[in-house]
Amino acid sequence: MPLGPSELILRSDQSIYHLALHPGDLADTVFLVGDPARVPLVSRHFDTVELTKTNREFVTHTGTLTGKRISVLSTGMGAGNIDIALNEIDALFNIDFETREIQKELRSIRLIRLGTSGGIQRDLPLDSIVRTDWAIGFDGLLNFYDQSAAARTNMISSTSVINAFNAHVEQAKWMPECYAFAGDSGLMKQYDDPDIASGITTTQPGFYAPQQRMLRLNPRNPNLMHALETFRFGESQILNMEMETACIYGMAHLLGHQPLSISAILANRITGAFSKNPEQTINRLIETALSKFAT
Ligand SMILES: O=P(O)(O)O[C@H]1O[C@H](CO)[C@@H](O)[C@H]1O
Ligand SMILES: O=c1cc[nH]c(=O)[nH]1
Repeated sequence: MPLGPSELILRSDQSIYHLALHPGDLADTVFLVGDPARVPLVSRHFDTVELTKTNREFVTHTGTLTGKRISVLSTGMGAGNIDIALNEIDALFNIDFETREIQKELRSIRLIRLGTSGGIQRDLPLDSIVRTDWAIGFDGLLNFYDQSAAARTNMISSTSVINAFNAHVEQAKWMPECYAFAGDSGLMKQYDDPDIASGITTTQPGFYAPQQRMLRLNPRNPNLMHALETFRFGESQILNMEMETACIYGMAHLLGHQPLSISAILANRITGAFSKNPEQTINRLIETALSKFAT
């Protein structure tokens, strides 16, 4: 059945509603960044740039690096933007915009987030780089999706992570139910590096109370950070918190894509310190990630 005009929304030039892109505009490796201003910081390393597009917070550059086609796209901040970005990126590959039908042969692409985050382990140095092996979502986005089709991916181990997590962190009834997804195993192997720490990342539905920050308002659960800091799953611990990774992992798995998230640690939420040179750290994150793509 063709998708109706208010499900698959196309603009007058037949590009997709929010990203303003056409099928074919994205490479099958897309680096995802939160900040639109980070897009040119990534694409300045490309050998060629064939496409630049901006709509709202969604900025896209596509080109080549060492002969391989590559895209970088900004998602903006938070779960709501990831819902839009991931559904629309998938549509560009897996929906026929003319017939409005889902393609018979589905494509699976690589989605690699390059983000910033706050460390939640005292001994995790500022300006370090973290690979997310497991992401735990506090944002609730994935709870709106039917996850029965994801049983083939990693739901069994997701269940054991989330059971262990729920046993450790008391889930107040006003909080959305937490969920967990792993990074893609092939990409995790590719990004194995002694200079990249690896562990669990939590994705929060905001920057202030959801990350236990206080300006004029107090968080409702003052013990959350300590509970997260002390959680262990086998050898793994929660290293950092930010606002998109679990949504990207969850949506990518449900849609059959391959996700990975790598973050720069700009804040240490236990010591209260903040990076003295965030720009330099973000550039190092970008260069590290692109060098792994290029080889
Ligand atoms: O630097 P980006 O990729 O935006 O990521 C982090 O920074 C933003 C908050 O400052 C949130 O989006 C958070 O996830
Ligand atoms: O502490 C931080 C730093 C960057 N991004 C976040 O979401 N939290």
